[in-house]
Amino acid sequence: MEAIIEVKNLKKVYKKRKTKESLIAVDDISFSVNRGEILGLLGPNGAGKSTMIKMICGLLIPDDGSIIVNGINTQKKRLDALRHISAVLEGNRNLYWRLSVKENLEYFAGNRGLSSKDIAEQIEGLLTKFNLKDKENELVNRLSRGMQQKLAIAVAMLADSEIILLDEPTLGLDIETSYEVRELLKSIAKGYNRTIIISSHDMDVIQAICNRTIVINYGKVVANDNVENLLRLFEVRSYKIQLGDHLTDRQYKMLVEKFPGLEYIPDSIQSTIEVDLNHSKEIYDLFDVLKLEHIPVETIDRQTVNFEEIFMKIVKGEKEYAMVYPS
Ligand SMILES: Nc1ncnc2c1ncn2[C@@H]1O[C@H](COP(=O)(O)OP(=O)(O)OP(=O)(O)O)[C@@H](O)[C@H]1O
Repeated sequence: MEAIIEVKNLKKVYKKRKTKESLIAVDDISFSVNRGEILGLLGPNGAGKSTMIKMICGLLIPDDGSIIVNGINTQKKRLDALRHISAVLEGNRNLYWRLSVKENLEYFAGNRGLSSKDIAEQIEGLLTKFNLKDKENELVNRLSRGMQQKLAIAVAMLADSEIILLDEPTLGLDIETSYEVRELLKSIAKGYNRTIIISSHDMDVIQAICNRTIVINYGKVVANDNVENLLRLFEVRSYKIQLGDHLTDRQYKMLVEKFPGLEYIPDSIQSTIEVDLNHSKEIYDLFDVLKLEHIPVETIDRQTVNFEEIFMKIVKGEKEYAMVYPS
């Protein structure tokens, strides 16, 4: 598949003005994005997602590395490269706050030199799709955050660029609006054939929309794979085993030594072991140990691990993760 964005060995260091301390926000990150792909940048607060997005859309200059957009190096031919990108950043800086919803859409559509009939049609389509028709004459600064966010995305759609960057598109939205924005993004992703990069720390958003996810922590890529693979990788190997007896201290220590990360939850009626195993065959090794120690096993559940738990495990470095995509 053809890469539309290639990020190579990207680095950004912030220097604190007062203390002159340096902070490496993006630390030697490389990845590529294929045409038509919806890529999620997932990471906890401060991981470096916004910095990454701002460098791709030309708002920040990298300290090292390169970004190639459609074959054009953004550092060498900035404007040529940026023509292919629309970005919706935090604070919706792509909107005019003293213009109405419709005026914003008209202004940005007007920039593209379309006929007025085409512009009117496109704007009507977007107002309906984004459920903003009854607010078309409202000034942007009077809209709710959710409506501003929807308008900001609609404006990005109007620009007709092949690449759309969205920084935390559902941040601070109530559950209902967040769901609406998520569904909108899903339909845009399917129906408009754009390449989209979404930064978020909302696992639901990433899981619902993205083909592939790059997990960033402390400025470094810690996983790069599709959501299904990440889920599968963990799903088959997480077990919850109910025991018909309690473990002695010796047995507990021995099990933890053999199966690092094993958790023992003693209870007055039934005790439970929870364990993530690196190879599915290890479950038989565990059964052998329990049998030798005469610890009865009552039930075994293969756990369904949700994406949030996986994310936390990756970020905490509990799971080594082999990168599937070469950087
Ligand atoms: N202008 C700046 N000056 C100094 N440090 C900064 C600046 N912008 C970001 N940082 C720091 O760089 C690191 C990465 O920040 P960034 O905003 O890229 O992370 P993020 O993953 O987008 O997190 P969040 O979801 O909280 O926005 C953080 O430690 C942040 O405090």
